[in-house]
Amino acid sequence: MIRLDNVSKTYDHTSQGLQNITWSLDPGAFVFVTGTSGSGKTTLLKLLYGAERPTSGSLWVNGYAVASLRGDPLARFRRQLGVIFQDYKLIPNRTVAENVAFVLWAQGHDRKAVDRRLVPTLKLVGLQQKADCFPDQLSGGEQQRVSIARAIVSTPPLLLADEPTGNLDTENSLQIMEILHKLRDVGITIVITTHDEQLVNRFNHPVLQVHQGRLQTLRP
Ligand SMILES: Nc1ncnc2c1ncn2[C@@H]1O[C@H](COP(=O)(O)OP(=O)(O)OP(=O)(O)O)[C@@H](O)[C@H]1O
Repeated sequence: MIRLDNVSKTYDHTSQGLQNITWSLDPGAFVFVTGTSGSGKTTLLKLLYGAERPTSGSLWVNGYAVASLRGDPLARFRRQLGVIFQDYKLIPNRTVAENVAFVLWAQGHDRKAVDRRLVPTLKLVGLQQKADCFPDQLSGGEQQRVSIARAIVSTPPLLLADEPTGNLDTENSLQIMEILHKLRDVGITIVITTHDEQLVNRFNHPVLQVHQGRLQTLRP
């Protein structure tokens, strides 16, 4: 699902960035990526979904040589991935249902096809009762669940989640983890960045750590 060959990324000569990362991840895996603030976790995810290009090295995601994609092919590649952002990035003046359905409309699905996917997705994240609410009428945990629904409504093979529990209390974090496990159970490959040690220790998933520009295995 993911392969990095000697990938480095530096933004400028003052920051350390990522250095010579070689890594591969099989389909169906569920991994945590940890590291202190500023270590490069978000940068790693950005490289994976093509929002940043490596300074050197090559990477493939779901069979695509991501670094060489531009324009329409890059947009098509991104539509095949699920990405959960740290700050949710919901559209404020659209309802929950519209925020989630937006992806499907953009892909050209008709109303029937949208409804067929939307309803079970909202159910999966426990938001069927909140479909007509606006983001500012929701709690933080609910907003994060909308962002998960949006990321998975088109059943991507790979889900990249940047600190998906970062702003949530323990109960909400565990709810999010439960949803992510359900997605893993239907075969979606999942990469989660987090600096929440308690969360990492609660589950027995492989753990990678970004440290001094390198990617190390903390738990295989
Ligand atoms: N667009 C950018 N331009 C210049 N430097 C950047 C840019 N984005 C990130 N950096 C720098 O790259 C380093 C890694 O940042 P990154 O956001 O990947 O860290 P992180 O591990 O995700 O941190 P956090 O846990 O705080 O979100 C930091 O030193 C940051 O200042």
